[in-house]
Amino acid sequence: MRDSYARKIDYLRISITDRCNLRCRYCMPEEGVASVGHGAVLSYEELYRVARIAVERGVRKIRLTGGEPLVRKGVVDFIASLVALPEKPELTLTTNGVLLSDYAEPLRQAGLARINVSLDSLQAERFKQITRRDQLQSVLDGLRAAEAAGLAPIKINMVPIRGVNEDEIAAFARLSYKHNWEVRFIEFMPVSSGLDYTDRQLYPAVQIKQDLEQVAPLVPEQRQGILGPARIYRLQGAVGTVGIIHAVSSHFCRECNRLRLTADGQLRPCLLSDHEIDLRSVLRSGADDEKVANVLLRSVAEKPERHCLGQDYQPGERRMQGIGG
Ligand SMILES: Nc1nc2c(ncn2[C@@H]2O[C@H](COP(=O)(O)OP(=O)(O)OP(=O)(O)O)[C@@H](O)[C@H]2O)c(=O)[nH]1
Ligand SMILES: C[S@@+](CC[C@H](N)C(=O)[O-])C[C@H]1O[C@@H](n2cnc3c(N)ncnc32)[C@H](O)[C@@H]1O
Ligand code: SF4
Ligand code: SF4
Repeated sequence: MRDSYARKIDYLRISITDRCNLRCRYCMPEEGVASVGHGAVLSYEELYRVARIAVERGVRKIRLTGGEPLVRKGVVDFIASLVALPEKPELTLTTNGVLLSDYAEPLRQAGLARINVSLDSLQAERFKQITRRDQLQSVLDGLRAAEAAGLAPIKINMVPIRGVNEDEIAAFARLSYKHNWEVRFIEFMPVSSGLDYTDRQLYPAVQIKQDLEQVAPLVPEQRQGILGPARIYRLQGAVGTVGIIHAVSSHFCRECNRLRLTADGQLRPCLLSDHEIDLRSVLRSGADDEKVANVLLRSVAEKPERHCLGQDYQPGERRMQGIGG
């Protein structure tokens, strides 16, 4: 599938639930998050059908996300069903890691190859402050379990926020000396209303890079496969790598290769634009595969050239946990 700017779209991010067992302050408020009703969430049969049709039309990489994907019952069997698709898309998952010590081995058995784990502080008190839950140890146990299960590579997602946790960038980067992980730093996106942090707390990618250079010289790494948005480096002498995701500044929209499906069945051509296309009602109208594929193609055609953060963007209704990041 090609969009109007000749970009090849071969990466589908599926949010399988908007529910979450954490309440990260940069993602959602503690209270007042109306969860999508049960009937509005796409069933696994519906999600499988969309994935199958997308893969038949050229999607080569599928990521499950949320909310927290591991809180939805049946996720392991769903992954096994995607692994069995004849086209063998690359399959991966983004998780907060809280339930990973129980799930790492079953996920591996189901055929999941690799995993991304979000973690914003290595300090218990601070982790609790950011996520509003006292769960750092569960995440660390989950990471150990993921390593033991052979999920590889493990990628860590850390969002540095000014005045909150940016002083931990070096400590996170040093994890790459000990572990063969890709430790990525994501620019904070002030994208929805009601968050506890403001755009003044954005910690820009250039600053992140300078902090990393204080730890050791950065050697750029060649990237392979169907790319995510991270720029990858190796700290001299490290076994793992570090990455920077310029989510806001010097954006990577020119290389954008993705489409998103929200838990309630809306196709979202761009993370940072509130334009959505209702796939759920098409799926539930008895449409054949061709019609469903046409909706996918339409949302590819409607992808914007780039995001408009910093211009006329107004934080939208849908929060990150409803989109999946
Ligand atoms: N602005 C913007 N940010 C993105 C986009 N894709 C991912 N991000 C940000 O980068 C974070 C990390 O993405 P992940 O879910 O770990 O996946 P990934 O980096 O695409 O995938 P891999 O590197 O292949 O593992 C997301 O949660 C977002 O915050 C995008 O298309 N636009
Ligand atoms: C929405 S979460 C969903 C998956 C899972 N719950 C997790 O936290 O990994 C996906 C990613 O989005 C990132 N994210 C959420 N809100 C963000 C924001 N305002 N700016 C930058 N990244 C954000 C998180 O750090 C996480 O890595
Ligand atoms: S970032 Fe992930 S773990 Fe944190 S509240 Fe959002 S969905 Fe939940
Ligand atoms: S901001 Fe939108 S257009 Fe840019 S890379 Fe992300 S999803 Fe693609």
